[in-house]
Amino acid sequence: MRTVKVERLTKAEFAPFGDVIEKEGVENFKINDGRCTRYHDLAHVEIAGPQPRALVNIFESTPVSFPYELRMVERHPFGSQAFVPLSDRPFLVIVCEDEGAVPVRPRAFVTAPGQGINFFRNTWHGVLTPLEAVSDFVVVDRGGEGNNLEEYFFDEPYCVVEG
Ligand SMILES: NC(=O)N[C@@H](O)C(=O)O
Ligand code: NI
Repeated sequence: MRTVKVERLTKAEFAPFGDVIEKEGVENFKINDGRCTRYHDLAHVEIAGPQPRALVNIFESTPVSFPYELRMVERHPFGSQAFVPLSDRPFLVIVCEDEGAVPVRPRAFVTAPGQGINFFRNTWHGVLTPLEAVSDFVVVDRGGEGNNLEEYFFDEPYCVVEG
């Protein structure tokens, strides 16, 4: 079986696929009489297609463990999708390059505590995969008319392994 070794998530490595949502290295400024620091504009939220609406959701997901069998990826042609953890547990983030509407060369990242991500619109990705325990995430994505989900099942699954 083809293996994919996990990598540490960094803005630079994830840049072709989406945003890393974190406080480090971003524009921030004081608001509310100086009581609050706003970490500003952290992700490119995109909504498109017929009657688009931005959705704010909570996903409560059971975890996965390594070795993780990657059988399929998906993408959302009409919108981005952000996963922001409500715990400090890491989670697994899987993305693929696109080669003529076929996902290729999967990459697997493990987040640092508190890091979130935002997949750009139409980025091939694995579904939400927490690690260690059942975990809640705020998920910001696109609602509206039309089909916003395209799935691809690999002929041969990949095996995602720790570094
Ligand atoms: N289906 C759904 O709402 N979630 C997926 O898009 C996912 O990436 O987890
Ligand atoms: Ni998705």
